[in-house]
Amino acid sequence: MLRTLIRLLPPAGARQLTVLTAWLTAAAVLHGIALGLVGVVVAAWLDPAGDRTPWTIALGTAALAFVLVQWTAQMTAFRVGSTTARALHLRLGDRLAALPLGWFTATRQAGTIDLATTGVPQLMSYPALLLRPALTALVTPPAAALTLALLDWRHTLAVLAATAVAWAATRYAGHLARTVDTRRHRVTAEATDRILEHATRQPVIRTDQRADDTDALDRALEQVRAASRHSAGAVVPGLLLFGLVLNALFAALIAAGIARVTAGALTVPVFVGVIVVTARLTAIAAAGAELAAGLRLQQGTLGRLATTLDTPPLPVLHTPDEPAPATGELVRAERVSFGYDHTTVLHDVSFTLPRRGLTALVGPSGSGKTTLIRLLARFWDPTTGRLLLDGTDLRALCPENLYAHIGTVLREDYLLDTTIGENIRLGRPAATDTELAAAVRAAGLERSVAELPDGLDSPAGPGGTQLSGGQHQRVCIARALLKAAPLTLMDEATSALDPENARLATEAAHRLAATRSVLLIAHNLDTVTHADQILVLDQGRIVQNGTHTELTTRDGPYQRLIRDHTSAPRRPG
Ligand SMILES: Nc1ncnc2c1ncn2[C@@H]1O[C@H](COP(=O)(O)OP(=O)(O)OP(=O)(O)O)[C@@H](O)[C@H]1O
Repeated sequence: MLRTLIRLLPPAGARQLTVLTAWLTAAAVLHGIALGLVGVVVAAWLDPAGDRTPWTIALGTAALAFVLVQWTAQMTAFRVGSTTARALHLRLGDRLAALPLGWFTATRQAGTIDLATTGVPQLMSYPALLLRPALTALVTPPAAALTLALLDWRHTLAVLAATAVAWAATRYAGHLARTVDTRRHRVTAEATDRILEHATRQPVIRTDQRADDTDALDRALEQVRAASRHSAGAVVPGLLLFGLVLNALFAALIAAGIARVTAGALTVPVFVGVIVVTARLTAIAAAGAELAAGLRLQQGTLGRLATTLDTPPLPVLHTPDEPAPATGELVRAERVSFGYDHTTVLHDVSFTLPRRGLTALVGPSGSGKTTLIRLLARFWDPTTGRLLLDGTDLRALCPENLYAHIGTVLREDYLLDTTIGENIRLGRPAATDTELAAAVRAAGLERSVAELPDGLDSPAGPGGTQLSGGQHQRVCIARALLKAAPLTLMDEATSALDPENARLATEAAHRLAATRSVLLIAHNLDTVTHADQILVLDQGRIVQNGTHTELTTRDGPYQRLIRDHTSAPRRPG
């Protein structure tokens, strides 16, 4: 665990933790020496011919050194505990910022929240509180046993052998508990999926009266309860086994000592001295075993943290200089293919987007429109082919540079738990109040904002939960309008709320397209008639490309889409 933690920390943090480990190890060694000397001193005082003074002075010196080193180590430990948690939080934050957007599934988001809010703060206690007793349990017994060689080397060998057996018993108990723990984490993760699914699909479950979903959730929760019971139970045999082994070893050491005293091979003072120390070592080892449960929990947390921190970020490529793109061309897709798992959903997709103008992406459901737009926002990278922005491969742009060039109004757009105004300002933090007001007006948000008691200073709530669906979308549109990025990606599905919002989304897209490039997923084909370019996607391939007038005069998929669209029943409104 210590090795993993040192590996995950930045160099300065790793150095601090290594220094702390050295201090704590030194304290544990001094603890062992002082304990061993207690035995020597006891024997010296019981033996009328014993060398009392020098051993007592040696014990006093070792005890004083132990107290000083332990004090320094513990003070360092508290400091390292808090800097470790802070360093891990920062590393987690950095890695989250670099991970592919496609990594953030609902389950991973829940796991990450748990790690950031509970897991990492708990890890603080590892260097601050747990490392000291763990090292004491590991290092103090052999150090004490070696010091006891001053009295009797045979007993030293016996205590060392006993320590090795006790250590093996702890490892075995830990292995038993870890196996059960792994299963508990797996079923907990599965249950989290069910809970999230159950919570997000409540409207469907209630209206369709889907008893299956509730049953699946109940089953998952029951599995978690069973696994937790099993996990708690799994600690017990380990502890019992360890206690048994420890007491048996202690009894064996006493028996061997008595036998040797009876045989005249050991004096009574030495016997008392070594047994006093051995009894104390047994208590230290028992405390170490109790600690193992706490360490196990932290090991699980650290494992999950390591998995996240070891997830490779989207690579930033170093590409040779490319010839400047054709004037007027902002985006070029070159034979892009992409698949989720092993199913290819985009095949050899090629197109260009102008620097200025509205491009509509249309096609049947499941044809790959959202996937294509997500590739442009670099949720993932294409499996083959490439996407160029202003002549540069997206993979060669660092995330800050990429997202400075891209604005979005997508399904996954999130509003922060701050004011409406601040959420819009995220589009361009340096925008003036006049520019902000213009974006609010253009997004059709003016009236809604005026009706709120605090206007733009009204809270949006976590994820925008204090806003209606329409208001949420208008805030996202205002944010994109204010950002006015060279490329704006819009999913009209966000406006499938009511005709008024659909109209607003289209108007906003057209307004931006007057000076910038906009790629709009259009579900309502009425909105694409004035697009500068229409890309028709079918089963992951661009099958047609042109303006509405050009495409309606050709027999083909677009005509069929228009036919299906006009014959479909309209939503009221
Ligand atoms: N995260 C994902 N994991 C696995 N498969 C996915 C994922 N997202 C989409 N797909 C699959 O990829 C294909 C294309 O989906 P996509 O959402 O890109 O289509 P779309 O044209 O946007 O559909 P719609 O118009 O219904 O939103 C579909 O077969 C879909 O099931």
